[in-house]
Amino acid sequence: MDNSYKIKVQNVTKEYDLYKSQSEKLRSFFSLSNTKVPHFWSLMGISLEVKPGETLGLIGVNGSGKSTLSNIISGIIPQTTGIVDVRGDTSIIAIGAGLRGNLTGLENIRLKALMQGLTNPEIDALMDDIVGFADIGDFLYQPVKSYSSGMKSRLGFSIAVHVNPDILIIDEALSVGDDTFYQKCVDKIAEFKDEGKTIVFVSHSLKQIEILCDRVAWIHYGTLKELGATKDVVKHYREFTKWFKGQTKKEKKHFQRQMKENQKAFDIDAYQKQVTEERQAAEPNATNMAARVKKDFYGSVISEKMGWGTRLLTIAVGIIFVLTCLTNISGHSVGDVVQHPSNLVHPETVLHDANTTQSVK
Ligand SMILES: Nc1ncnc2c1ncn2[C@@H]1O[C@H](COP(=O)(O)OP(=O)(O)OP(=O)(O)O)[C@@H](O)[C@H]1O
Repeated sequence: MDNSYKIKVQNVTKEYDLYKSQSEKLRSFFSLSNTKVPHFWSLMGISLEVKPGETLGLIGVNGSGKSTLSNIISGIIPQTTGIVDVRGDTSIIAIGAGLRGNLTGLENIRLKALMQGLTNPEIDALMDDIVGFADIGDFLYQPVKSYSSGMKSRLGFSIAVHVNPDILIIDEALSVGDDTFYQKCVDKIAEFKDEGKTIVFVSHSLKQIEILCDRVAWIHYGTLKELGATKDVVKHYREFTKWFKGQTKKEKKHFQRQMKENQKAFDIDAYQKQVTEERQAAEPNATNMAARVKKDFYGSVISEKMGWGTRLLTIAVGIIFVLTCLTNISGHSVGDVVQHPSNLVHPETVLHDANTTQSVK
């Protein structure tokens, strides 16, 4: 196996349908016409690798796609296209993600640890350490939905680092804690780095990024703007934010609108064609390049969109299910219900018909 990377993402995109409401989503599922729902491409083709033992920082302005990327790497959400290869004996946790609001802190600890593959005796042995590190007092016995964001972060971070993951994904977890907790987390991350673990660190704090990261990826409105040594990328990002702050309010708005429009107008087929051409140019003698690129784009993803065949099948199965339930409840045959659906609504009619039939006999 190629051990040169721990995480590889290649040509990764993420598309969202921008439904205005749940009912619009439902209507579009049943609609026979191809209703035009606006699309938004949160990621427009990201390729990068994280080496074993490396700490990679993800930076970028609000809404640039950092969390989308870290959630895809964590396996929390699927990519729309591309390869995501996370290697080795991995146990990945995105801080704060996956805490269940209705469960208490203690219950969440057990649940997340079980989901990471730990046994109950192993969890019992770790419990004091996890509770001690989180240091949230009696809130441990309260449902997580009553926690402040700082408390959620404390609990999430504490569980994450104690289940001993090989790869740790930290998404903005340190920005909400107080100074004491922040220092504890930084020390813990440093310990992880010393142990040679791989870390993906998402943060708006360039200071934290400078302290902790070996390399940095600058995600810019769905694209990878720059990937390189922390010093260089942070310098360029600071130049960009300085430039942006220097713009007038109107110019800022125009710039942001333009960027979002680009993300709505992104053409996945054109991108696939461009990748095919680039790879063909790099390997002029390679055959079947279009098919190979297509496989790389779609071979490892499960389509989130239902084709018409699947939709019709789902609707048919739904109807059969409802009919079966109704016939079971009413005691009539499926044929009866299909021919006289009103029998279900007016059971007395059924009784009358049955009596009539009996008396005729
Ligand atoms: N479920 C969703 N449906 C539609 N759009 C979404 C969804 N989730 C995220 N987005 C959009 O994708 C883009 C990227 O969001 P993401 O949260 O990844 O950005 P970010 O860089 O982590 O931002 P921040 O720094 O503010 O946390 C944003 O424009 C966001 O509005």
